[in-house]
Amino acid sequence: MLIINIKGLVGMHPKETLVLRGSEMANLPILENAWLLLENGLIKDFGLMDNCPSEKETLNAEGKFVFPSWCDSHTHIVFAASREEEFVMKIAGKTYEDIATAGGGILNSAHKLQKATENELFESASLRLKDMIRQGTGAVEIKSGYGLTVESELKMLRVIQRLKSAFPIPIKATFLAAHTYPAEYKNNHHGYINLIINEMLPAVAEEKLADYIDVFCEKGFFSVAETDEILSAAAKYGLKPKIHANQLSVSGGAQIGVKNNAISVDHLEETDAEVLAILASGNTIATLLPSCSFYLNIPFANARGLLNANVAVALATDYNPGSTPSGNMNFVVSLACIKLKMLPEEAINASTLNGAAAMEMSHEMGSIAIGKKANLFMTKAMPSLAFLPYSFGQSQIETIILNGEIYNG
Ligand SMILES: N=CN[C@@H](CCC(=O)O)C(=O)O
Ligand SMILES: [Zn+2]
Repeated sequence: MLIINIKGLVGMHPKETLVLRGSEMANLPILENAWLLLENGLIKDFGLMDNCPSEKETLNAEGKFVFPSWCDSHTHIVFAASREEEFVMKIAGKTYEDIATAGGGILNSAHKLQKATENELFESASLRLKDMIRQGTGAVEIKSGYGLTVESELKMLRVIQRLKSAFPIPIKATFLAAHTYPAEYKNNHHGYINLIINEMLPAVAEEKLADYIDVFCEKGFFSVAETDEILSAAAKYGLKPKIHANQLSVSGGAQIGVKNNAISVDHLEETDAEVLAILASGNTIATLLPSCSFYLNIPFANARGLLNANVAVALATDYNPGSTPSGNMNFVVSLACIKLKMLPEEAINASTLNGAAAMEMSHEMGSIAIGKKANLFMTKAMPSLAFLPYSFGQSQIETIILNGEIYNG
């Protein structure tokens, strides 16, 4: 496929650029009045319209922009039921912690998921994933964590494996049994940690069901020491951490993530100078989830502080039934600009190349470079790049291209 007359070809970073840190994130290379050639599912070449090859089936992008697909590196899209009853409780004044303490929250989702079949979970997650793809997402990470028993955690991870085979986008699976303590282990944390370490992890590794390990390191959930113990055990199976850290408090999660060479520490709504410094000192990516802050009415992450400290920042949706019932990366990009004060260029880099890096996929996804996977979207006609985040809540996406072909799913 040849795409011609592209108003702006967005994100042509050199192929060897695999992640962007701090001030580098404001640099988003754009080629104006360009063509793009796709072959065998990959980006074959691109250039200025002055020397456009005249071949192949052609798509005219006059007035339109072509972006690399969004890379959504943090989701929980395998779940059995929505939780709008909690949404109403929140409107009436209950907090996320109040609801969790009353047996709602993650435990509510776990009870429902334990009763659902693998097929039911696959079907409902497929619908969510199709919606996300239509909204421009071309690579995704999906977590377990609503199973909380050996059987149900494996069931969730097997659903993610089925999604990997059924969908034309790269998917990474993360094992998150340490999402909360099941009620029967409320006063026996070590009993549950032993179950994770001695029964779940070996089974997950045996069936090769996960790419990463995750722990919700937070007051009232998993302590720093408990997180460390689980991450160390998972390392023996080659599972690298991508953890939930500092969502509700300065939990020590960022530090324990960096200590365990986490690919990313995610959330970071609560940070202090020490957190910024520790993230600046290593290669762990700070993944921010502004639609979670928006939905829960909790603070927005200090993106400017992280960028000023030269940290690599990624953006993701956190799509889940409790804290972010939305998988729309376009809204995340708008929120990042409006609430995190990120420039459109920074927010787009954070949602493409750095999102890919937060899934260790940036050698094949996240920018326009020869040889990368041709997962892209073409916008409607837009006056400028900034129009995309500016026109929040409205889709500017016209055509989805996956593996070099128009996606109509
Ligand atoms: N914080 C932990 N996990 C999810 C929410 C899970 C839920 O409420 O179901 C999150 O990332 O926000
Ligand atoms: Zn999450």
